Amino acid sequence: MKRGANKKRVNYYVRIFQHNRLLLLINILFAIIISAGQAVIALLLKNIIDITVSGDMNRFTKALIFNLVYMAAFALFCYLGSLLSRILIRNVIRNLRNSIFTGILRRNYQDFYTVNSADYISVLTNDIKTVEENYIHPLSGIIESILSFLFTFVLLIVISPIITIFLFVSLILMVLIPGLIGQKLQVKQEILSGGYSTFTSKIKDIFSGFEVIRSFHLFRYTKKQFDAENDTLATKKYKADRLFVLNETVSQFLAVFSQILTIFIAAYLVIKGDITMGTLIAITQLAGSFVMPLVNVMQNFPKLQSVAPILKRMEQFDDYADQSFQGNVEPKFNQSIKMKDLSFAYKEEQTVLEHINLEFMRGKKYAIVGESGCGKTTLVKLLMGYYSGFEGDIIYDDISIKDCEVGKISKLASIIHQNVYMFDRSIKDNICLFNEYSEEELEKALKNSGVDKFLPAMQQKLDTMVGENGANLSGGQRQRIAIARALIKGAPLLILDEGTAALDQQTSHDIERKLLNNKELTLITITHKLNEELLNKYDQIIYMDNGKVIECGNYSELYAAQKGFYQFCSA
Ligand SMILES: Nc1ncnc2c1ncn2[C@@H]1O[C@H](COP(=O)(O)OP(=O)(O)OP(=O)(O)O)[C@@H](O)[C@H]1O
Repeated sequence: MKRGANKKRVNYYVRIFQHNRLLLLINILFAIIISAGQAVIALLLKNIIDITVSGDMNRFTKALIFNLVYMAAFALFCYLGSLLSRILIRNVIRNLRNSIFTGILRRNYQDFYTVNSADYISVLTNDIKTVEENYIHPLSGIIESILSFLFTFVLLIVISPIITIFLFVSLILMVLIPGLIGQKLQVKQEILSGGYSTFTSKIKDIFSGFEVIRSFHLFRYTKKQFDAENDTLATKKYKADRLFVLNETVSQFLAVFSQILTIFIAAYLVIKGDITMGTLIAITQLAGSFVMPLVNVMQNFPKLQSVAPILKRMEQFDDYADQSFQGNVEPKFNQSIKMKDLSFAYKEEQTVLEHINLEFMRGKKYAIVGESGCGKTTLVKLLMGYYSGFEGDIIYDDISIKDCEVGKISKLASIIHQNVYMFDRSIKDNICLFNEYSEEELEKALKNSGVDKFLPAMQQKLDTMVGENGANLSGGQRQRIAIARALIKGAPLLILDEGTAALDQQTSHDIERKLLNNKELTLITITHKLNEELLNKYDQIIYMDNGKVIECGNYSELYAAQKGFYQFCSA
């Protein structure tokens, strides 16, 4: 859970390569061989021209054969080098996606919902793509270019120190300009990354509301909304691209300009008789591979700078450390769970629960009732350890939740909400959740949840696929699967938060009755269905109003008292 907290802080630019260090080294080795091979081509050209000028056919034939063999070997190394760099990119991107995804999954409930899920999707898709295009590709280009520059520099110094000095001066100009542009690009890239997130979030919203859009004929409104978002995103992208273009054009112009000037200087030296024609050709070739690598570096360096905010965002997801509960004692529920003077607010000054004192005894049945928004769901979420910022205490047997390893509460309790999440798998997979259970356990869960009632009508029975988020099932069928899922898990505490609201009266009644008769099970039901027969079976009804527990007792006690609960039922 606390993985990121103790990890040695290595810059994220470097850290994304940490599982592929050997492959990175091999890639660099190949880049060295290829760059040296490239520089040697200038010498080969010099040789060919000088032989041509001398008219020696014998040397010409030997040079031809040597050059053909050299080129074939060079092509092979280039191919292997490119292939290895693709393998490196594949591995790095896969690992990066993996560790960000794992970081997101590690989030606690509260932290997970502070970020829009579209942001998670965006970081795993758009941002990863940007990192590949604007960091990993350019980085490999930069490494190749620097090597190529170094080899060329050595050769040029040997051939003509004067020309080398001239080329150096023109290069200084090329270094200055992109450095200025890089800063601006960083800002634009951050805006663009935010733009991708917003765009993904809007699209997600639109598709989630597909049913409403269709039934209320909101096509024009939706299209208008989409067009506006599409336009904004395209404009943000264009603004970043505009700077890239400026950077590339300036660098390229300077490169070509200095190359031409070099040729003129070399030609002057040939006319003077200081160098041969072959040397001129070699200088021309080397000037290209002296300037172009630096142009490449200058073009790519701002890209590297521009991904800084994206990498920072990724690092935050990757390095996530749960700061809420720090305890490590395994929670137990053999006797009771107590809430002691519990108060909670989602936002400061907006108290949702106030001074709650309750005790849930193992094996007993509790119904929580009260008006919508009075804090019922919040109360059970606190019980489950979803939020840590409360006052007072929640005590599992004798251990405060603050000392517990909160992730393990899920072994003790299952919660079923009105909206049930379904994996796009079979009914059986959705019940067993990829665990092995005996036939007997499965049968029992199917029966007690009421899944057995609708299963015969399903074509593939338990193997029927439920569709995306259970789209092939009714709301009631989904809830019954959720109940079966919770029952088969065998946790001692089951919380139904309107967990049977989508079921018809009779089915919901049957299931609740079965759960109430299960002596082993501790049941907490949040309900708006005030059925006298069922409420009578609960050991305790907790009536809440405006964040407070107003009354507690069994049905006859509360009814006889004719206070809040009585009035609530009568209303
Ligand atoms: N994640 C949240 N962030 C901020 N406020 C919230 C959040 N969840 C709930 N609230 C607020 O807390 C209050 C209690 O909500 P809660 O869901 O606990 O009520 P409830 O009694 O379960 O309501 P219902 O019967 O309608 O489900 C409400 O005012 C609600 O707006």
